[in-house]
Amino acid sequence: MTAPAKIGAAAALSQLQGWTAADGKDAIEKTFRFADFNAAFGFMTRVAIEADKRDHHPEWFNVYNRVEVTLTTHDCDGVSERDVQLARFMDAISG
Ligand SMILES: C[C@H](O)[C@H](O)[C@H]1CNC2=NC(N)=NC(=O)C2=N1
Repeated sequence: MTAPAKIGAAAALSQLQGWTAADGKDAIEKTFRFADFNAAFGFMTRVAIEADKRDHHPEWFNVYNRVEVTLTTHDCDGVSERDVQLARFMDAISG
């Protein structure tokens, strides 16, 4: 598979809401909060299945009802449309 084009965090953020640029690397971040651990882990499970189908995986950190997500594309060493698409999926199922 060819490497995706790097668009950079700024271009990605202009298409998304609630996401911010990471410090020190070309990546986008968002913290999702849920009612409890069950809801947070349900979100992570749905994202994990979709991410594996897309072969595009998040970096994330979970404590109880909070999920901190970082998206970047290793294949182009920065943010690509793949990150925008996965961010959109997360936003769509997080509400
Ligand atoms: C070999 C495999 O297809 C690649 O390493 C995939 C896997 N998951 C990935 N996930 C992310 N976030 N970026 C990638 O470039 C990436 N590449």
